[in-house]
Amino acid sequence: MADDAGDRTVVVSSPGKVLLAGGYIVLDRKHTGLVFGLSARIHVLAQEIPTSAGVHLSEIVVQSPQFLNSTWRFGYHLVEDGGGIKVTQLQSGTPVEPNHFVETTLNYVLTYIAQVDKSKASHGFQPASLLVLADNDYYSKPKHSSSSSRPSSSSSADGEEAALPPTAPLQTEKPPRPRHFGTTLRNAHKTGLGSSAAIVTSLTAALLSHYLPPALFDLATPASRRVLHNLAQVAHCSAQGKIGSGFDVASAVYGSCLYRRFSPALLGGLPNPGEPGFAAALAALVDDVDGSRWDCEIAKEKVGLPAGVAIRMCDVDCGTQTVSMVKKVHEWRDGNKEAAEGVYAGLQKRVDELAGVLREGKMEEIGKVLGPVRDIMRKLGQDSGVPIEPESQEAMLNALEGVEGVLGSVVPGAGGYDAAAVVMRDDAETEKRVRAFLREWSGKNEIQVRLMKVKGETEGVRKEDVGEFKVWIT
Ligand SMILES: Nc1ncnc2c1ncn2[C@@H]1O[C@H](COP(=O)(O)OP(=O)(O)O)[C@@H](O)[C@H]1O
Ligand SMILES: C[C@@](O)(CCOP(=O)(O)OP(=O)(O)O)CC(=O)O
Repeated sequence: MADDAGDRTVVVSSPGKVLLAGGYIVLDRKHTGLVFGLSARIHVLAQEIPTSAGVHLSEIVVQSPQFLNSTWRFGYHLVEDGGGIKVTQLQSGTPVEPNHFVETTLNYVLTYIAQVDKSKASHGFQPASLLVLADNDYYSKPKHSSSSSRPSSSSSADGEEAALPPTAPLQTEKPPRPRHFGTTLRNAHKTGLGSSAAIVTSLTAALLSHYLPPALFDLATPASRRVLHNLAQVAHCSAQGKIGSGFDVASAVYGSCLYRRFSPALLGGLPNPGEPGFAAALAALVDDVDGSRWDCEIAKEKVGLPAGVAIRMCDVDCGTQTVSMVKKVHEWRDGNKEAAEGVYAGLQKRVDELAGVLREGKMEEIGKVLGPVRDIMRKLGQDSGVPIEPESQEAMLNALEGVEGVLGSVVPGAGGYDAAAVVMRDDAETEKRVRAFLREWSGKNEIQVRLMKVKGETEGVRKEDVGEFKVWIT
C-alpha cells in the first residue's frame, strides 16, 4: 500500500433533488426550473485497496452494502487511438447484475483522470474501493422490516451479510445509520429523490478527489466544481440516454438553484467511450477552457426558503414513467405549437413568481403561487393526455392543503402518481397533523402515502469528515 494511503481516503456526498416547479418546460433552453436540493444524500467513500507485497491487483470495486448482491468489480484497460480507459465488469461466484450508471461513470471519469494526469495512463490506477451509502429516504422501507436497523448476523437467513464489509457499521447518530433494504437494487422501491444523479455526482467527485492531486482537483474551488459538474452531466446523460435536462445533476453539484439547461448539441460531437479520440474530446469538453461550450445557467442567488418553512416530500406507493410522459407531452407540444407556447410561458411566469416569493420570505403568498402552478400542470396533463396531476393526487393535495400549517403543495418534477411535495411550516405540530392526515387518507383510499424525513436544503456536493465513516474503512 502506498505511504499516503490515509490521505487518499475521501468521503463525498451529494443531495437528492426536487423540481418544485418547471417540469417539462425546463427541457427547453428557453425556460428554467426551480430545483431544491434535499437533505437526503448519497455518500461515496473512496479508499485504496491494501495489497500484500508482491501481489498485483488491478481492480476497482464499487459496493452498495445496503443491497443484496451489490458488489461490482471492474478491471480496466487503456484503449488504443485515444479511446480512453474502458472498464469491464469481472464476475466471480454469484453473477452480479451490471450497474449501468456506475459502469458508465467509471468509463468517463477514469478516462478524464488519465487524460489530465498522464502518469495514470502510463502506470495505471492503484486499486480502489468505492463504497456507496445512500440515506434511507431514497428507497421505501422494506414491508417486512419493523425498525431502521440493519439486520443482525443472526437474522441473516438469505446471505445479505455477505454484501457488507468486514467491519460492520454501528454508528447511531451522525451520519444516520444506513438501512439494509434486504433486496437487490433492481427490486428496491425508489422514492424518486434522484438517486442516479446523486450517485453519479458523488462517485465522480470521489474518484477525482481520490486519484488526482489537489493541484489538479480540489472540490473546494469553483473551477473544480465546474469540472465535476461538466463531467457528471456528460456521464449521467450518456447513461440515461440523453433524455434529461440535467437539473438533477446541477442540483447534486450546486444545490438549490434556478436552472437553465445546456444546449443538447453540446454532447453531439463527443465520441463514445473506447472510440478513437474519445479521451481528448472528453477532456476538452469538460475543461471548456475558454468557457464557450457550457451554456447552462445555475442561479443560486435566485433561490431561498423563508425561515420556519420546509419543503417536505411524500412518497406515494405507485410508480410513474417519466420517459414515456415526456414523450407524450412533446408529441402534444409539437402538434399544438401555439397553445403549448402559451402554456409553457404561463408556467414560466409562475416559476419566477414562486422563486421570488420563497426568496423574499413572503410566507403568506406561497399558497397563492403554488395553486396556479398546480392548475397549469393539471391542464398540461389534460391537454396532452398524460396523468401529470391525476385525480387521485388532485384530491389528496386539495385535502392536504386544508391541514393547518400547510402552505401549499404540488406534484414535483414530471408529476404522476409517485410523489408529492408539500411546503409547510417547519414545526413538530404541523408535521404531526400532516402525518395524521396522510395516515387517515391512506386508510380510506387505495393508496399509501407517507411523509418522508427528507427536507429541502440548499447545499450541494461536499466533502465529509472521513473520521465519521471510520467503521467503513478497511
Ligand atoms: N445505492 C446505489 N448504489 C449503486 N447504484 C445506485 C444506487 N442507487 C441508484 N443507483 C443507480 O441509479 C440507477 C437508478 O436510476 P434511475 O432509475 O434514473 O432513478 P432515479 O430517478 O432515482 O435517478 C440504478 O439502476 C443504479 O444504476
Ligand atoms: C420532465 C422533467 O422536466 C422533470 C422530471 O423530473 P422528475 O423529478 O420527475 O425526474 P425523475 O427523477 O427522472 O423521474 C425531465 C427533466 O427535466 O429531466
